[in-house]
Amino acid sequence: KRDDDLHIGGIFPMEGEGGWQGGQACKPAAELALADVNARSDLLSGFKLLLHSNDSKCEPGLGASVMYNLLYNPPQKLLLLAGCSTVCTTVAEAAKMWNLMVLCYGASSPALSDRARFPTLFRTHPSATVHNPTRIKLMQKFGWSRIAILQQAEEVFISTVEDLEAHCKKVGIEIVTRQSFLSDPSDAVRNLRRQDARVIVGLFYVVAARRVLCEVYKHKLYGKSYVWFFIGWYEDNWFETNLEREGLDCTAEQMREAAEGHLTTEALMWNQNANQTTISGMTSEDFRSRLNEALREAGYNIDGERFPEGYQEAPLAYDAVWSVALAFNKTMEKLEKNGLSLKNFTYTNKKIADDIYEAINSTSFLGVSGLVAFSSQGDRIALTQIEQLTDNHYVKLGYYDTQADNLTWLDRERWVGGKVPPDRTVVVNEL
Ligand SMILES: CC1(C)CO[C@@H](CC(=O)O)CN1
Repeated sequence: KRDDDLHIGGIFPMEGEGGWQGGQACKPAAELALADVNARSDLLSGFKLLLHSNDSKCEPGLGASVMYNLLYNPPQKLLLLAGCSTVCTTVAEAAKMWNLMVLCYGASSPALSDRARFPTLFRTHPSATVHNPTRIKLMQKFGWSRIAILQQAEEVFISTVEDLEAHCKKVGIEIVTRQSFLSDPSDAVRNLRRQDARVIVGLFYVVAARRVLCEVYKHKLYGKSYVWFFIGWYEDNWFETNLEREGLDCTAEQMREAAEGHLTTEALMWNQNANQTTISGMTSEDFRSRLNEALREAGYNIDGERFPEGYQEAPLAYDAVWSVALAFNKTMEKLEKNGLSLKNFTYTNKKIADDIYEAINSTSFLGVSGLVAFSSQGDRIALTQIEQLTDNHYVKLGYYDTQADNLTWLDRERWVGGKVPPDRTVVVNEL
């Protein structure tokens, strides 16, 4: 057994019923990164980084047992990679007891931005709250100061709405009504009409989004007098698929009509400048073709039925491994000054854990997912992208850099009525 190996645990959601099976593309991406960092002679001074992976099925209980198996079976692990908000919550809450850092590549829940509960958590996946400054920026750009919120009663959306409400209060945007539903949105949508809501932020998973859109069609809450903000990470034709299977009594044509013109916000996960060389020497497009090759070898195919879940997030897993390698490299350099190395780490060694924490906390490099850096809460700092559905296609409208408060706008927006819809009924006084 070579003793110059450094070991980390990897918890990937591969197969399961609920949640996100993003490990399908994220595990191959992490393994690509392992090969790349281990091929670098200038990293980890001769040590090899080894990843010990297991499937969590995106279930917190299974994720916890996978974590215990990784910790109680040799070799000793230095850090844990994990995906899925529910699994990261469980793993990150426990890992501090073993002085282990946890790096989450697939967790969007705002609840994870809590250093008190998760003192050793970092995530290359941005929190769902990253959309909110972008939504506010757009409302200010188009003069909307009276909005409504429609949300599914899920933890991630509840905490995202709380963050959005705080932002709105700060900038004087009035929330006329906040409607939530468990699975049937019909009452909630009817109440939106009753409150004369015109600019509506919708927060729900994609199946619920189709139900909302069909209700929106029935209540005519769309067209030139309405603006909808939807989440941007649904599949491109989400509004016209699975209609029969999900028992929707709207036709594809009706869904398209109701969807026309809506805006979406999403966090950028692939470096936008496709030919910009990143720390690995690859551009994000080079990464895409290597990932596609690795996925084909793993039995998936990109242009077909066996499309892997987590493809969108794969750069986050790739960059998570680079974050670990660079942080370990920095820590090794520091430890070597005292004649120590990461091989001296034990689950009770808080001193070395603090060194690793400091190294990850000061991460800053250009990865295939863009600039990789973390906030003081361990959250990924990310750009967001704004799109609009026009003639059944998503058109890029612009990008927003929250840190710099810089909106890059492409002036491609189009409004059904030919002008920006007002956020309230406009009374025209007869002269
Ligand atoms: C953008 C999305 C789909 C949000 O959920 C993440 C999974 C989770 O938060 O559990 C994966 N990425």
